[in-house]
Amino acid sequence: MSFIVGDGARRDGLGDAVRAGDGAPPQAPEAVPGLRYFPGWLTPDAGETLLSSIDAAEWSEELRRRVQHYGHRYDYGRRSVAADSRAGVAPPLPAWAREQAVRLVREGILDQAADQAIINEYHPGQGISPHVDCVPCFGPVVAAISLGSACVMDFTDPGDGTKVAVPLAPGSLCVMTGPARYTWRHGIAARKSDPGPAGRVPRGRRVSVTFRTVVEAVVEAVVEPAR
Ligand SMILES: O=C(O)CCC(=O)C(=O)O
Ligand SMILES: [Fe+2]
Repeated sequence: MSFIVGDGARRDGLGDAVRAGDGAPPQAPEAVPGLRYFPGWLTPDAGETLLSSIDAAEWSEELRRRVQHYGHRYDYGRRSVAADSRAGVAPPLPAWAREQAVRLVREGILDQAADQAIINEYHPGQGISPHVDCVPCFGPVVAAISLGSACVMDFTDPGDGTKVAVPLAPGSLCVMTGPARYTWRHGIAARKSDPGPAGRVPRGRRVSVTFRTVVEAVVEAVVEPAR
């Protein structure tokens, strides 16, 4: 697997990037081993409240899509997690995110509370390159809440090339474990509509909130000012 440095379109995932998905018809999440899907994890009202809290915070424009990092900053170029969680590097998880982290443990989805969260914003036409979330950086479970618009996430088994297109509804929780976490790639094609059971489904603005546990964080070198 290669990581293409200098190609901005591909320097956006949390691991190794490959080609974008091709719009296969939607399938059930069970077709991807280790993928768990919980529709209605949040009520529409709870989703709206969460989105307002997210939009009240500062977005980073470092990628083509806007992101927010909490707990630890993920460095997309180096593919590493910064050990330092001082303000300015990454703010601590906000109260709403801590509440979700506690609920994920209470409901048996994560064994320990997530200490890192990345929020992604996608406008129609934006996506995320197919990737495996950084293996040394993060623990065995990655959980993502979808807010705003629905979208289709494409999963690919690099072993035999199987592709599965999984629709993610607003308010749902998508949990990657086992092969879905460690072997299969996931990505969102940069397009304005997705294939649905009855034709194309136009996308609106979607925001995802992704929770992880940090396994290996890198202490970044402190550069002394020149005397
Ligand atoms: O937007 C999503 O649901 C997933 C984003 C993602 O794959 C990631 O942040 O690693
Ligand atoms: Fe990911």
